[in-house]
Amino acid sequence: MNTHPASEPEPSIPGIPEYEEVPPGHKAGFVAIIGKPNVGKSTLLNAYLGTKIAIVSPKPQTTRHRILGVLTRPDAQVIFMDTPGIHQPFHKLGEYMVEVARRAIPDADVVVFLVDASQWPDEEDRMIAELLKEQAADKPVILALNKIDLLKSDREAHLAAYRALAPTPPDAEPPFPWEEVQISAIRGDNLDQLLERIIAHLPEGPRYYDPEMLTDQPMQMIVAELIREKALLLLREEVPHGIAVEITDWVDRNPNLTYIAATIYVEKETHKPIVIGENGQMLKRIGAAARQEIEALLGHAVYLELWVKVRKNWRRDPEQLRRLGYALPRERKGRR
Ligand SMILES: Nc1nc2c(ncn2[C@@H]2O[C@H](COP(=O)(O)OP(=O)(O)OP(=O)(O)O)[C@@H](O)[C@H]2O)c(=O)[nH]1
Repeated sequence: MNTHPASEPEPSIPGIPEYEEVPPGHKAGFVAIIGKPNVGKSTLLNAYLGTKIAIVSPKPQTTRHRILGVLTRPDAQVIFMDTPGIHQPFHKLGEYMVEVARRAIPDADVVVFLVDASQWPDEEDRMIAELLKEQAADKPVILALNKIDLLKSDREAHLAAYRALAPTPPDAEPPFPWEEVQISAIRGDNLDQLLERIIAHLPEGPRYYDPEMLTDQPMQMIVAELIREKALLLLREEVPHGIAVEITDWVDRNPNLTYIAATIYVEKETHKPIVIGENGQMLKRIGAAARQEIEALLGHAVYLELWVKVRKNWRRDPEQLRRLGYALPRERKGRR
């Protein structure tokens, strides 16, 4: 910590970060946002950070990686871990996504179990509730009932159905049911209340990250995800989930213009003409929509070139998954 006047800087010790001074009682910690696909995890994260770092789409299983979003306030630093929706894995990519979410729980100080309260709880919600009862038994869990803007006459019945997923006293361990907050991530309802509840559970301590840092995602990853988001939004049927995007070239031509080339991979030959569209119209629409957001993100003009290639069944092939960045760091024990 540097408390000396600016003219006489204290020498820093190599390898030891210099923390900025934080007020007494400052809180800092990690929050896992856990929920099945499409409940609004990315929408919630983006709402808290005031910017778009996680892509959102009406199609389930949009988020594939774990994304850290850092919210810094004078009194607290909240590090959100947005995870891919937990679901029954149908293929290798699904297994990867479930594993990412499962690994987020031990790292968390607080778990937010996000549900779509406008729907009835289903098998996937029950599966997650069981996972939390087992793996988050020693942690505070907040049940965040999202999409309350869509709830109408049967509101109470819906909420009660989700409350029933929580461990209930007197047999439950720990002996308290989960806290609950009703929110609308899209409208912003009760998001302040949820945040205060989260912060109340965080341990006291200094910041983990520079206050300027918003996410651990490299810019190229965010850009690739934005392109994938536009493809998800514009394409139909079975094509979108078989899509991966790789940035193949990135050149800052001058301070006001960046050239970006990206390849959209599809799983089947027959999907390629669908992504390209008649006279290249679909690819143009994907490119135009993505470019607009990338320019807003980078704050200057972008020349975006998109290519489409086939990588047969890449979601089932561990080698292809690794090449496209969907690989977990190896766990220490077990196989070499
Ligand atoms: N009406 C309403 N829609 C919402 C709300 N929150 C999110 N949505 C919508 O729900 C859909 C899914 O949102 P996402 O944020 O992508 O959901 P996710 O849980 O991150 O999804 P995965 O990445 O598939 O795990 C999008 O169409 C959002 O606009 C809400 O509070 N109310």
